[in-house]
Amino acid sequence: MSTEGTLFEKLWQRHVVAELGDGFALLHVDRHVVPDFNGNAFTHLRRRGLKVRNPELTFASADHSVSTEPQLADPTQQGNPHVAQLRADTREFGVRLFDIGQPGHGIVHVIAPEMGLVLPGLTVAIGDSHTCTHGAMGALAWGVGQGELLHILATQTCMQRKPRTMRVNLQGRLPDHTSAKDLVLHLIGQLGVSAGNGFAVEYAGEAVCALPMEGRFTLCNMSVEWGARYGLVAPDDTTFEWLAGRPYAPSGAAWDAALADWRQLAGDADARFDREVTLDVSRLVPQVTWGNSLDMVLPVDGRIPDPAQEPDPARRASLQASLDYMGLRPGQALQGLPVQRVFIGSCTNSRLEDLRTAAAVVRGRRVAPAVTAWVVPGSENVRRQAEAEGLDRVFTDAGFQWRRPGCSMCLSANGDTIGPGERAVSTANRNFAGRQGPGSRTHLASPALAAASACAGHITHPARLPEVAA
Ligand SMILES: CC(C)[C@H](C(=O)O)[C@@H](O)C(=O)O
Ligand code: SF4
Repeated sequence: MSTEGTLFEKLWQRHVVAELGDGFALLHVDRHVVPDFNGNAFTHLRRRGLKVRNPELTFASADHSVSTEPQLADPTQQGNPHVAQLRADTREFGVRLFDIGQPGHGIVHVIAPEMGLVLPGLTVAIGDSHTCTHGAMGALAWGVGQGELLHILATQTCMQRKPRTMRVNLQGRLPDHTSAKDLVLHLIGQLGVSAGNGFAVEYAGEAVCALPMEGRFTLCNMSVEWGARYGLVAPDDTTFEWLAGRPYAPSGAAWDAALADWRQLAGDADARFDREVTLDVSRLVPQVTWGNSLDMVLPVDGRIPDPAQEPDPARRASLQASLDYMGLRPGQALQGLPVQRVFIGSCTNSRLEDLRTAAAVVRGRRVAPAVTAWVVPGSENVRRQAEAEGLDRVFTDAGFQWRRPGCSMCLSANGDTIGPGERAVSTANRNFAGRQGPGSRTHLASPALAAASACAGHITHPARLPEVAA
């Protein structure tokens, strides 16, 4: 196993409380954020007479279950048992809750970096699989299950098996109309959905260095979709500039000291990885998923594959099952496929930069008559900043619904669902059968492509929209 000199190894070594043998270690958890849908972690704590070990390192925000309907999204969310439970638990255990309507409320993977809770060099554990998102800050971040939650709350530590390391070198500059989402969808299409199993992945190379923080979050967010529990980007000036001045980030002399330390984190020039992958992204075309698995992805001008051409019987059956579920035929073009729903949101693509990109496509255009299109900002802060810039007006003038922050239609466990047989372009991260509601047909894509498809009424390359009349 080689991890020597890597960013991952530095982060790991800084947090080992005890070596447990057989490749396992007990790690200190620097930040823990509790979303709703974290089951009965606090109930178990209470039953065993335990306290939260470090309430000052523990934060909470209701995201999965909240209604994002502007009229219903009254801060009380009356009748939502998950919100009521989270409020009662956090009050009892002295944990800071960013409540609905307050700055700091939103999807946990959006708010924790945005509030400066996640810093380079820290460890972050959250009871949600997309915790890998936070690795974009140069933090070691992983999702945990129910059993580990109680352990973290009670001890501020978590047992992890040391993963192997992989570096993904993304060479070249992203072409116009493409973004981090296209990059990661393409990557998963090339490597498959299990290539990351057992690895901590560090994304590097020219294309990654050029990404804004928002793009790095998108990239790391989807690490778990190809099997990697941890995704990382080495912190650099882009990271530090983005972080400076955030509410929980250090300031003054503490900032200077932190910065000097963070600059030591990047991997050494001779760092060794267990696996290296290199992809050139300079000719990337906007990507769209067509099936019910993340590796069923094509450039927008691609055609639906023919299962008959697939030699492997298991793969052939899964291609056919996706074709049937998605209502598609072999050879059909993706470009031009009519859609009824568009969802711009989720912890993958609901940050300010994502909304700016989508708004730039939408400005001066109208949502097609047959389409219901939503924009769901990832946090209350994103919502307020977007409104201060007038982005909400760009969307509502075009006929989009401008919603309140939450997970919303990413997973349809909150009333925000898509009807059976309806076809959607979604900026989220999962396209499993039924993910957006029973029978819903999800195509994952970037905010630019989703916005363009809303206006066209069908899946389209953002550059293929008719010009806006002057
Ligand atoms: C509900 C939660 C446990 C789940 C996850 O861990 O990913 C959700 O966020 C999802 O995206 O499916
Ligand atoms: S936005 Fe979607 S993927 Fe992200 S935490 Fe919520 S449900 Fe999970």
